[in-house]
Amino acid sequence: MKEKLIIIGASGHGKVIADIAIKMNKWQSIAFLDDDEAIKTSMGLEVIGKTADAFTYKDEADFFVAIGNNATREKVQERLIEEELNVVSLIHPSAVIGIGVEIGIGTVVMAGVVINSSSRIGKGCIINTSSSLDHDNVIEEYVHISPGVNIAGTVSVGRGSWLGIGSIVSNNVNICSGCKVGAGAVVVKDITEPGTYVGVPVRKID
Ligand SMILES: CC(=O)SCCNC(=O)CCNC(=O)[C@H](O)C(C)(C)COP(=O)(O)OP(=O)(O)OC[C@H]1O[C@@H](n2cnc3c(N)ncnc32)[C@H](O)[C@@H]1OP(=O)(O)O
Repeated sequence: MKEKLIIIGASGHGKVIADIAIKMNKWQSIAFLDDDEAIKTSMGLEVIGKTADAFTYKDEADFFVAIGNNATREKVQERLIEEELNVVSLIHPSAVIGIGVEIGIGTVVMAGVVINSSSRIGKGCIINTSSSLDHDNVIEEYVHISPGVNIAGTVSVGRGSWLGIGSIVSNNVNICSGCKVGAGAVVVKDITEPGTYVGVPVRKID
Protein backbone atom coordinates (compact mmCIF):
# COMPACT_ATOMS: atom_id res chain seq x y z
CA MET A 1 0.00 0.00 0.00
CA LYS A 2 1.21 3.51 -0.90
CA GLU A 3 0.89 6.74 1.10
CA LYS A 4 -1.19 8.42 -1.58
CA LEU A 5 -4.56 7.42 -3.06
CA ILE A 6 -5.62 8.74 -6.45
CA ILE A 7 -9.31 8.57 -7.29
CA ILE A 8 -10.21 8.71 -10.98
CA GLY A 9 -13.49 10.61 -11.31
CA ALA A 10 -14.36 13.64 -9.17
CA SER A 11 -18.15 13.61 -9.68
CA GLY A 12 -20.86 12.75 -7.13
CA HIS A 13 -19.80 9.10 -7.06
CA GLY A 14 -16.17 10.21 -6.67
CA LYS A 15 -17.14 12.27 -3.61
CA VAL A 16 -18.70 9.24 -1.92
CA ILE A 17 -15.57 7.23 -2.76
CA ALA A 18 -13.33 9.93 -1.26
CA ASP A 19 -15.48 10.04 1.86
CA ILE A 20 -15.03 6.28 2.34
CA ALA A 21 -11.27 6.48 1.70
CA ILE A 22 -10.93 9.29 4.28
CA LYS A 23 -12.88 7.25 6.85
CA MET A 24 -10.65 4.21 6.20
CA ASN A 25 -7.74 6.36 7.43
CA LYS A 26 -5.11 4.43 5.45
CA TRP A 27 -3.71 7.09 3.10
CA GLN A 28 -1.78 10.22 4.05
CA SER A 29 -3.04 12.09 1.02
CA ILE A 30 -5.94 11.67 -1.40
CA ALA A 31 -6.35 13.43 -4.75
CA PHE A 32 -8.51 13.15 -7.87
CA LEU A 33 -7.92 12.84 -11.59
CA ASP A 34 -10.75 13.99 -13.86
CA ASP A 35 -10.97 14.68 -17.59
CA ASP A 36 -13.19 17.75 -17.00
CA GLU A 37 -10.69 20.62 -16.78
CA ALA A 38 -13.30 22.85 -15.13
CA ILE A 39 -13.20 20.77 -11.93
CA LYS A 40 -10.27 21.96 -9.82
CA THR A 41 -11.31 20.52 -6.45
CA SER A 42 -13.92 18.11 -5.11
CA MET A 43 -14.75 17.51 -1.44
CA GLY A 44 -11.89 19.94 -0.68
CA LEU A 45 -9.44 17.55 -2.40
CA GLU A 46 -7.33 18.67 -5.35
CA VAL A 47 -7.82 17.48 -8.93
CA ILE A 48 -4.20 16.96 -10.01
CA GLY A 49 -4.65 15.95 -13.65
CA LYS A 50 -6.56 13.84 -16.16
CA THR A 51 -7.13 10.08 -16.34
CA ALA A 52 -4.13 9.62 -18.65
CA ASP A 53 -1.85 11.16 -15.98
CA ALA A 54 -2.42 8.11 -13.73
CA PHE A 55 0.58 6.34 -15.25
CA THR A 56 2.97 9.09 -14.13
CA TYR A 57 1.96 8.40 -10.51
CA LYS A 58 2.40 4.61 -10.84
CA ASP A 59 5.17 4.27 -8.24
CA GLU A 60 3.80 6.68 -5.66
CA ALA A 61 0.07 6.03 -5.46
CA ASP A 62 -2.72 3.50 -5.09
CA PHE A 63 -5.66 3.94 -7.45
CA PHE A 64 -9.43 3.68 -7.43
CA VAL A 65 -11.73 4.21 -10.42
CA ALA A 66 -14.81 6.18 -9.31
CA ILE A 67 -16.83 6.03 -12.51
CA GLY A 68 -20.48 4.98 -12.15
CA ASN A 69 -20.98 3.66 -15.68
CA ASN A 70 -20.08 -0.04 -15.61
CA ALA A 71 -18.58 -0.26 -19.09
CA THR A 72 -16.48 2.91 -18.72
CA ARG A 73 -15.27 1.85 -15.27
CA GLU A 74 -14.25 -1.53 -16.70
CA LYS A 75 -12.34 0.05 -19.58
CA VAL A 76 -10.40 2.45 -17.32
CA GLN A 77 -9.72 -0.08 -14.54
CA GLU A 78 -8.58 -2.82 -16.94
CA ARG A 79 -6.06 -0.40 -18.49
CA LEU A 80 -4.67 0.42 -15.03
CA ILE A 81 -4.36 -3.29 -14.21
CA GLU A 82 -2.69 -3.97 -17.57
CA GLU A 83 -0.08 -1.31 -16.76
CA GLU A 84 0.38 -2.83 -13.28
CA LEU A 85 -0.87 0.17 -11.30
CA ASN A 86 -1.99 -0.74 -7.79
CA VAL A 87 -5.80 -0.73 -7.83
CA VAL A 88 -7.33 -1.07 -4.34
CA SER A 89 -10.75 -1.95 -2.99
CA LEU A 90 -12.54 0.35 -0.52
CA ILE A 91 -14.78 -0.80 2.32
CA HIS A 92 -16.69 1.67 4.49
CA PRO A 93 -16.02 1.01 8.21
CA SER A 94 -19.76 0.52 8.83
CA ALA A 95 -20.10 -2.32 6.28
CA VAL A 96 -20.68 -5.79 7.73
CA ILE A 97 -18.79 -8.45 5.81
CA GLY A 98 -19.39 -12.14 6.58
CA ILE A 99 -16.86 -14.90 6.99
CA GLY A 100 -15.54 -16.29 3.72
CA VAL A 101 -16.62 -13.29 1.64
CA GLU A 102 -14.25 -12.46 -1.24
CA ILE A 103 -14.04 -8.93 -2.62
CA GLY A 104 -12.19 -8.16 -5.86
CA ILE A 105 -9.82 -5.26 -6.50
CA GLY A 106 -11.34 -1.92 -7.46
CA THR A 107 -14.62 -2.78 -5.76
CA VAL A 108 -16.25 -0.40 -3.28
CA VAL A 109 -18.51 -1.53 -0.44
CA MET A 110 -20.38 1.53 0.82
CA ALA A 111 -21.89 2.58 4.15
CA GLY A 112 -24.43 0.29 5.77
CA VAL A 113 -23.92 -2.63 3.38
CA VAL A 114 -24.27 -6.20 4.67
CA ILE A 115 -22.66 -9.05 2.70
CA ASN A 116 -23.30 -12.43 4.25
CA SER A 117 -21.01 -15.41 4.38
CA SER A 118 -19.37 -17.13 1.43
CA SER A 119 -20.43 -14.52 -1.14
CA ARG A 120 -17.99 -13.61 -3.90
CA ILE A 121 -17.84 -10.09 -5.32
CA GLY A 122 -15.79 -9.62 -8.48
CA LYS A 123 -13.41 -6.79 -9.33
CA GLY A 124 -14.60 -3.27 -10.14
CA CYS A 125 -18.06 -3.61 -8.55
CA ILE A 126 -20.07 -0.91 -6.81
CA ILE A 127 -21.92 -2.29 -3.78
CA ASN A 128 -23.84 0.86 -3.04
CA THR A 129 -25.19 2.35 0.19
CA SER A 130 -27.36 0.17 2.45
CA SER A 131 -27.67 -2.73 0.06
CA SER A 132 -27.79 -6.27 1.44
CA LEU A 133 -26.42 -9.37 -0.25
CA ASP A 134 -27.09 -12.63 1.50
CA HIS A 135 -25.05 -15.85 1.64
CA ASP A 136 -23.38 -17.62 -1.28
CA ASN A 137 -23.98 -14.88 -3.84
CA VAL A 138 -21.76 -14.63 -6.90
CA ILE A 139 -21.51 -11.06 -8.16
CA GLU A 140 -19.36 -11.00 -11.28
CA GLU A 141 -17.00 -8.22 -12.39
CA TYR A 142 -18.08 -4.60 -12.96
CA VAL A 143 -21.60 -5.02 -11.55
CA HIS A 144 -23.40 -2.12 -9.83
CA ILE A 145 -25.70 -3.00 -6.94
CA SER A 146 -27.52 0.32 -6.31
CA PRO A 147 -28.53 1.77 -2.93
CA GLY A 148 -31.08 -0.22 -0.97
CA VAL A 149 -31.03 -3.34 -3.14
CA ASN A 150 -31.86 -6.58 -1.31
CA ILE A 151 -30.48 -9.82 -2.72
CA ALA A 152 -31.45 -13.13 -1.10
CA GLY A 153 -29.21 -16.20 -0.80
CA THR A 154 -27.46 -18.04 -3.63
CA VAL A 155 -28.06 -15.40 -6.31
CA SER A 156 -25.73 -14.74 -9.22
CA VAL A 157 -25.42 -11.49 -11.15
CA GLY A 158 -23.53 -11.52 -14.45
CA ARG A 159 -20.67 -9.28 -15.52
CA GLY A 160 -21.52 -5.61 -16.09
CA SER A 161 -25.15 -5.84 -14.97
CA TRP A 162 -26.81 -3.04 -13.00
CA LEU A 163 -29.47 -3.55 -10.31
CA GLY A 164 -31.41 -0.27 -9.85
CA ILE A 165 -32.14 1.41 -6.56
CA GLY A 166 -34.34 -0.57 -4.19
CA SER A 167 -34.68 -3.62 -6.40
CA ILE A 168 -35.14 -7.08 -4.90
CA VAL A 169 -33.88 -10.48 -6.05
CA SER A 170 -35.33 -13.73 -4.64
CA ASN A 171 -33.13 -16.61 -3.55
CA ASN A 172 -31.59 -19.02 -6.09
CA VAL A 173 -32.09 -16.59 -9.00
CA ASN A 174 -29.49 -16.02 -11.75
CA ILE A 175 -29.32 -12.74 -13.63
CA CYS A 176 -27.18 -12.89 -16.76
CA SER A 177 -24.56 -10.43 -17.96
CA GLY A 178 -25.64 -7.19 -19.65
CA CYS A 179 -28.85 -6.54 -17.70
CA LYS A 180 -30.37 -3.37 -16.27
CA VAL A 181 -32.95 -3.98 -13.53
CA GLY A 182 -35.10 -0.91 -12.87
CA ALA A 183 -35.66 0.98 -9.64
CA GLY A 184 -37.98 -0.93 -7.30
CA ALA A 185 -38.16 -4.02 -9.52
CA VAL A 186 -38.61 -7.53 -8.14
CA VAL A 187 -36.80 -10.45 -9.80
CA VAL A 188 -38.27 -13.85 -8.87
CA LYS A 189 -37.05 -15.99 -11.80
CA ASP A 190 -33.80 -16.32 -13.74
CA ILE A 191 -33.09 -13.62 -16.33
CA THR A 192 -31.27 -15.32 -19.21
CA GLU A 193 -31.38 -12.62 -21.90
CA PRO A 194 -29.51 -9.29 -21.63
CA GLY A 195 -31.82 -6.25 -21.56
CA THR A 196 -33.75 -3.80 -19.40
CA TYR A 197 -36.26 -5.20 -16.92
CA VAL A 198 -38.77 -3.28 -14.75
CA GLY A 199 -41.78 -3.91 -12.53
CA VAL A 200 -43.09 -6.41 -9.99
CA PRO A 201 -42.36 -9.09 -11.05
CA VAL A 202 -40.02 -7.84 -13.76
CA ARG A 203 -40.91 -7.67 -17.44
CA LYS A 204 -38.49 -6.92 -20.26
CA ILE A 205 -38.91 -3.46 -21.83
CA ASP A 206 -35.79 -3.29 -24.01
C1 LIG B 1 -26.26 6.88 -5.77
C2 LIG B 1 -27.03 6.66 -7.04
O1 LIG B 1 -27.69 7.54 -7.50
S1 LIG B 1 -26.92 5.13 -7.79
C3 LIG B 1 -28.04 5.16 -9.17
C4 LIG B 1 -29.43 4.74 -8.81
N1 LIG B 1 -30.30 4.90 -9.96
C5 LIG B 1 -31.11 3.93 -10.36
O2 LIG B 1 -31.19 2.90 -9.75
C6 LIG B 1 -31.88 4.19 -11.62
C7 LIG B 1 -32.52 2.93 -12.18
N2 LIG B 1 -33.03 3.21 -13.50
C8 LIG B 1 -34.28 2.93 -13.91
O3 LIG B 1 -35.11 2.42 -13.17
C9 LIG B 1 -34.57 3.32 -15.35
O4 LIG B 1 -35.89 3.80 -15.40
C10 LIG B 1 -34.37 2.13 -16.34
C11 LIG B 1 -32.84 1.92 -16.50
C12 LIG B 1 -35.00 0.85 -15.85
C13 LIG B 1 -34.98 2.42 -17.69
O5 LIG B 1 -34.50 3.63 -18.18
P1 LIG B 1 -34.84 3.99 -19.71
O6 LIG B 1 -34.30 2.90 -20.61
O7 LIG B 1 -34.34 5.39 -19.93
O8 LIG B 1 -36.41 3.86 -19.80
P2 LIG B 1 -37.53 5.02 -19.84
O9 LIG B 1 -37.33 6.01 -18.75
O10 LIG B 1 -37.61 5.52 -21.24
O11 LIG B 1 -38.85 4.18 -19.50
C14 LIG B 1 -39.42 3.27 -20.40
C15 LIG B 1 -40.75 2.80 -19.81
O12 LIG B 1 -40.51 2.00 -18.65
C16 LIG B 1 -41.11 2.59 -17.48
N3 LIG B 1 -40.15 2.46 -16.39
C17 LIG B 1 -38.85 2.93 -16.35
N4 LIG B 1 -38.27 2.58 -15.20
C18 LIG B 1 -39.20 1.90 -14.50
C19 LIG B 1 -39.17 1.29 -13.22
N5 LIG B 1 -38.07 1.33 -12.46
N6 LIG B 1 -40.28 0.65 -12.79
C20 LIG B 1 -41.41 0.61 -13.57
N7 LIG B 1 -41.48 1.19 -14.81
C21 LIG B 1 -40.39 1.81 -15.25
C22 LIG B 1 -41.33 4.06 -17.85
O13 LIG B 1 -42.36 4.61 -17.08
C23 LIG B 1 -41.64 3.96 -19.32
O14 LIG B 1 -42.97 3.52 -19.46
P3 LIG B 1 -43.92 4.09 -20.65
O15 LIG B 1 -43.26 3.64 -21.91
O16 LIG B 1 -45.23 3.44 -20.36
O17 LIG B 1 -43.91 5.57 -20.49
